[in-house]
Amino acid sequence: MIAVEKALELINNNIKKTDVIITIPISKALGYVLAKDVLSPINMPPFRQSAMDGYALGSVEEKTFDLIGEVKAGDNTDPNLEPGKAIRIFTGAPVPSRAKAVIMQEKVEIQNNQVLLQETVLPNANIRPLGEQIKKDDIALPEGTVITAAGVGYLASLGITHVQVYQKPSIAIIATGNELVPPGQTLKYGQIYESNSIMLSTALTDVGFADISYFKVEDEYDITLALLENTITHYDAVLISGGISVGDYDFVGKALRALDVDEIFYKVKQKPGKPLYFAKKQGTTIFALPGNPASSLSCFYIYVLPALLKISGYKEYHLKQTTASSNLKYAKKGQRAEFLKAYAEEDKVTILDGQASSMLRSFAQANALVYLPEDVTEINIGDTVQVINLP
Ligand SMILES: Nc1nc2c(c(=O)[nH]1)N[C@H]1C(S)=C(S)[C@@H](COP(=O)(O)OP(=O)(O)OC[C@H]3O[C@@H](n4cnc5c(N)ncnc54)[C@H](O)[C@@H]3O)O[C@H]1N2
Ligand code: MOO
Repeated sequence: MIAVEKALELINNNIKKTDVIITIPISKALGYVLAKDVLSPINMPPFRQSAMDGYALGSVEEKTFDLIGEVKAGDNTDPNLEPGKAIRIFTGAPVPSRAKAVIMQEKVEIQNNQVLLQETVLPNANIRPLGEQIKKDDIALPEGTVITAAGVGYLASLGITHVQVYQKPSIAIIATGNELVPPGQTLKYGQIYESNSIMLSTALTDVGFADISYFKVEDEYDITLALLENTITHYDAVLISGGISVGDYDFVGKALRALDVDEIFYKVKQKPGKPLYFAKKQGTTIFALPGNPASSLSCFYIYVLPALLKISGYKEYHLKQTTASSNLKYAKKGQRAEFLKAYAEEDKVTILDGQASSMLRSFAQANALVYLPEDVTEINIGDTVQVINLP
């Protein structure tokens, strides 16, 4: 059994960014990481732009201007604006090349087709210069940028339709267990609803993984072996839930060993999630997560998600951590490090009731996990604890 820190280190050492680069439309790019610098194909703004509704002025020395015309957004004209002349202009319209400034309409009076200024105006006031935001051929976004909604909008504003990104892994989720039935059916004695696959896939889609396939397998060695062989061959990542402990019907470990995967670790000194298993086979990353639902999800957030984000090109792939002061006392029962479902508010954190690894009730109301390393045996009210924020 290895320590949490060692497990994290082994995953980090054995997971690298994909070298597969794909081109995708920006409408599908949310959550992907840019694999190349994106250069701006245009100056933005592409022309001198008015930042206000008002008047473009041919000079800034006078206070009275003859009004000689109008330019609105989208107009393709460049009126000759001499000193002492003004034109009506609107936000987003191209500013005549000879204009020295734009003044807001609230700051002028119009009398007899003349624009009368109440105050002087500074040169270039209210004019967005050509290329103010970005110049043509400059780096608009560097390699390694995670694409957000703002990023998609920014790329669209530069006229970019497609980007080169790191491919995200295709993921197989396998739920093991004879007792599992899909929600919606009536439970027979001994059965429970299968909740891990929808939970894990929801956590994956939440952060932009889309290529996810689901499999359900009974506790039988031969079919477990066949399904694992098939999924390890066809997917970049295989996440198995359950069947990884030591019971007579836990066949996942045995099947993985028979498939000659490269086992990197099995069992971490932590609660929940002790029987976590991590292996690789050729390019495929394999995690066997303990079947207990809270163990599965804890292991997912602490180990699996960072690994999948790293493969996808993320430079920061662990959940954000902070510290907070505990509102409650808590005493550990065993020696293992613990990840406790908790609710963090500002600089305080409350460890929730119901920490058993079979329970999701507290997890469903948690926004954080409190991490108690192996050497911490208890915490008292007011003690500073490590807090891992959940997405
Ligand atoms: N003799 C020992 N027994 C156990 C040990 C041990 O060290 N020695 N470890 C315990 C710990 S800790 C954990 S965690 C579990 C992990 O067991 P498995 O990964 O083999 O998981 P299963 O036995 O298949 O299931 C455990 C539990 O979770 C329920 N489950 C499983 N899959 C799902 C699913 N998809 N949706 C909802 N619930 C699921 C299953 O019904 C069981 O109740 O082993 C302990 N035992
Ligand atoms: O390792 Mo288990 O998740 O404690 O029940």
